[in-house]
Amino acid sequence: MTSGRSFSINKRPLYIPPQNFADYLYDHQEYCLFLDIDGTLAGFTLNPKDSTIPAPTLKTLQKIQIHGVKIAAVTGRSMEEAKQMLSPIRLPIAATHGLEIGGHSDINDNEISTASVNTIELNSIIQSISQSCEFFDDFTIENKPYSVALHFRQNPTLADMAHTIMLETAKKHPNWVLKPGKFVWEMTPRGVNKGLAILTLLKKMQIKEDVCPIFIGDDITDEAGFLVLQNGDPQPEKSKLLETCGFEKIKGMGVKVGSGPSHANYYVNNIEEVTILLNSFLRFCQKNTLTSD
Ligand SMILES: O=P(O)(O)OC[C@H]1O[C@H](O[C@H]2O[C@H](CO)[C@@H](O)[C@H](O)[C@H]2O)[C@H](O)[C@@H](O)[C@@H]1O
Repeated sequence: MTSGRSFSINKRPLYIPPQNFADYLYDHQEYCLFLDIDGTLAGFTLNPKDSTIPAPTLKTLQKIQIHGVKIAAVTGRSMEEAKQMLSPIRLPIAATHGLEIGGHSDINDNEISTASVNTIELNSIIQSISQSCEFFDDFTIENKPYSVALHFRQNPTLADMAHTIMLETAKKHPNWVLKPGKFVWEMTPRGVNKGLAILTLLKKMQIKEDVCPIFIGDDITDEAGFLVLQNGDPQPEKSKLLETCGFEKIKGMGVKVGSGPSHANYYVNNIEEVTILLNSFLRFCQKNTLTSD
């Protein structure tokens, strides 16, 4: 069985025992959290519409927020779906891999910014993919306002077919790129990634440079986020990105969900361990602030 993705990262992160996460943090350091949704906060389902974030996880995030820690979601989901999944918490969100930035709280709710997307071209891409999938019952096409995803989780043997369909479509649209994911291929306009999305959020949320951002994510698209936040990872475009967003340097921490190769410095095994890690982080916040929950 294959998820249809190739992976060429050689680095292996270090396992971080989630119940001891607080031991890896410094008492006098301020932190903020950037969280991926699917595969990190929400478990996988066959149909993307069935995914939810467990209520206890949302409660933990709410408690962390009460301690003054800034939290944002960085996701491939559309803004509308991300908001629904996170409800009742109100968070700044970088949705559709950063194409939509907004959400709640530190960012004005009416101020959702979207990159300029050629929706006529998007419709023609959707049409072409739909036609190619006509004779396959097991594909799920997810139409988002600014991108389109072809899911094959229902039938993983369709991995190569999904790739071929998306590749053929992408060839006709040079301003669009293919993003691999878990049992999914997605087409987005060129130039969006979670690294840039996180930097944009850091700026919009007015997070100071001495705050340490922690990013937790599970998928290939999250690698751009790890690269941007961590110290010492060579990335040709990184300094340009930092400059564009007005940052000199960032010293963050990347935590990958899953034990595979990753640019993240640390990993935990699964979503359950993310919950344990978040609770350890909450205890750290409780110890280091006077606010009780
Ligand atoms: O950046 P994320 O928050 O991790 O979002 C990435 C994609 O997640 C969703 O797809 C994934 O979850 C589905 C529901 O469990 C699953 O069926 C699919 O196989 C996964 O790839 C979402 O549907 C996509 O739009 C996101 O881009």
